[in-house]
Amino acid sequence: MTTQVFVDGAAGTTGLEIVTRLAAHPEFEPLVLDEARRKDPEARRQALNDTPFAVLCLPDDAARDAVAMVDPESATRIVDASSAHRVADGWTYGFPEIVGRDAIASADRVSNPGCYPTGFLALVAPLVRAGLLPADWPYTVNAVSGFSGGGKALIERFEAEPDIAFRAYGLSLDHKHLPEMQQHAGLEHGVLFAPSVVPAYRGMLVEVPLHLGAMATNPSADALRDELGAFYAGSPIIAVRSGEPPAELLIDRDPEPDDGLVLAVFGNQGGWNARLIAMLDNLGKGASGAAIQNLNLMAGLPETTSLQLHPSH
Ligand SMILES: NC(=O)C1=CN([C@@H]2O[C@H](COP(=O)(O)OP(=O)(O)OC[C@H]3O[C@@H](n4cnc5c(N)ncnc54)[C@H](OP(=O)(O)O)[C@@H]3O)[C@@H](O)[C@H]2O)C=CC1
Ligand SMILES: CC(=O)N[C@@H](CCC(=O)OP(=O)(O)O)C(=O)O
Repeated sequence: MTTQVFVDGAAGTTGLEIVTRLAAHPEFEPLVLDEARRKDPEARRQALNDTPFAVLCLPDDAARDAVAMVDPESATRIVDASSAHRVADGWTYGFPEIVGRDAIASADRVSNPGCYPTGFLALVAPLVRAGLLPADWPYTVNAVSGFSGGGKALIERFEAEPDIAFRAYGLSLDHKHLPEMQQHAGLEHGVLFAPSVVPAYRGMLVEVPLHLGAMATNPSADALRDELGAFYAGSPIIAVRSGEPPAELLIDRDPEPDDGLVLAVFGNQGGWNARLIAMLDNLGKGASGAAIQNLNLMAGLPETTSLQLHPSH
């Protein structure tokens, strides 16, 4: 007997990838409304209340509306892929490696992290928690994403405007990811976030450049890497890179889906500077893979079931 998971927003970029993973899942079965009913409030209300699990792959307002449609006595457990509930009371932040797998397993309302915050928090949260990086530091995040990170609208735009080679945005410095980065890393100040998009379908590099020598904690790059390695030891999903730095890090134009996350710490010889870099698929650990990981934990299953993990992880 398989367990049904209602995918609300299944025709969208994240929704489609979740349906693919659920269709290959031995324990879950995706429930999808047909084209005529996928935005019909009554059809959605019924599916949201009568299905053991629901994943919301919707814009923020539609996700809030969906949650409001769930009767208080309904047993439906929700994973929300939107940014509507990432710092909201009553919701568990769906980053198992950081909040703890037990917290996800017992939660009824789980909010998936944003794709950029997944990279940032994977790098910074364990190091702040360990006291190696200061909580009161003014952190900067430079990030590059594939265009599927902006959903159907940005995919259509990049397909219609092939001349765009690079797009910097977030220039009003009020990106919706700022609150979750600050709160879940335990920081005193908001981060300075500089996101951008390149003409690749998926994939992202999220970088935190650090002036280690100016910090009171004055950690070495090796100490940061060792701490991350210990923190994620045994994770089948998150890997910490070791060895000599490569000459370059590349984002392919159209890579395979990948639910893993690779972290790297590069430091200079004098020990003053470091570059912390996370590499992930915005639609994998950045969205759909994280949703499946959370569903697995909520259902008491191995967290990697039906994840699309490549040999390097
Ligand atoms: N893309 C990514 O890399 C990531 C996305 N997310 C988040 O996941 C959510 C979905 O994003 P994404 O898949 O990229 O976006 P898309 O725009 O690709 O998909 C959203 C889907 O929701 C549908 N929809 C909108 N309003 C309603 C409604 N009222 N009822 C039912 N369906 C509705 C849309 O319909 P229609 O097809 O008609 O437009 C569309 O199919 C967003 O909150 C996004 O921020 C999170 C992490 C990463
Ligand atoms: C390239 C691009 O546009 N990316 C999206 C973030 C994608 C993501 O993390 O999803 P959430 O919006 O649910 O947080 C943005 O910057 O708004």
